[in-house]
Amino acid sequence: MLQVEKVDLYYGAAIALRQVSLTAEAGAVTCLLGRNGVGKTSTLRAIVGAHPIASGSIKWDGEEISRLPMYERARRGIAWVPQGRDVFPLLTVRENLETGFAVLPRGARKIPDEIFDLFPVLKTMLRRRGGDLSGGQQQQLAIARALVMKPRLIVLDEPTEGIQPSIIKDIGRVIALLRSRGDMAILLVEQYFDFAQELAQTMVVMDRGDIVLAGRREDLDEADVRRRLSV
Ligand SMILES: Nc1ncnc2c1ncn2[C@@H]1O[C@H](COP(=O)(O)OP(=O)(O)OP(=O)(O)O)[C@@H](O)[C@H]1O
Repeated sequence: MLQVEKVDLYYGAAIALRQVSLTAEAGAVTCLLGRNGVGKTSTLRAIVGAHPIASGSIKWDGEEISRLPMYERARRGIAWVPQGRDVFPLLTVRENLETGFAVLPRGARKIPDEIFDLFPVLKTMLRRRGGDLSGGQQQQLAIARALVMKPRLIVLDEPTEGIQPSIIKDIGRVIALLRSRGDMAILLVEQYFDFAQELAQTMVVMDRGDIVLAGRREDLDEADVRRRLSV
């Protein structure tokens, strides 16, 4: 279980997160929602170790991880699928997947067959360069690369952004399948409410660096959540 408590984060003198608290449990999708620029990506950066926090606590399975470097968090099973995907354009699809091996013991460095069950399109493209894939295929590759690490927490930053509806459906199916296995915590940042609503057990809504609403999906007033997302 992930427990974020009262986290403050700054960029220089500018505060981006104030007293942000949230939890994410195995077997559930926790969805972080909010308009542009409210601090969703900053929250994920704090969790994965891409940006230091000024105060507060981040615990993973009871261990304080907020001072650990990013690779140590990755070794503890925390995988990040960043916004914009960050696929390596000149590496092949296979090589992109193999970058996920870095945190695994030598004997475990194999791409699980399951990856290609989840994303069949990647199997036919193993020799293609990452940069030659469509946006939707790159997003699938970015998720697959994170899964190669065998994570227990996967953090996804707007996986539907700029992606065609058929691939959004495929990605939704994969997230639902990962959730149903019960052993992985999934933290999803979304702007697209309907996608979030279909998948999430818990919703957390941010505004200007603060958490303004949080709860189980069925306990939240949908109109209230939507209002806080509309521009
Ligand atoms: N590297 C940075 N340096 C300075 N300010 C930043 C930096 N990254 C983000 N910010 C600022 O911090 C605030 C929160 O940004 P953040 O990217 O976390 O928001 P977001 O909710 O993820 O938005 P989006 O949906 O656009 O990604 C914004 O005001 C943004 O301008």
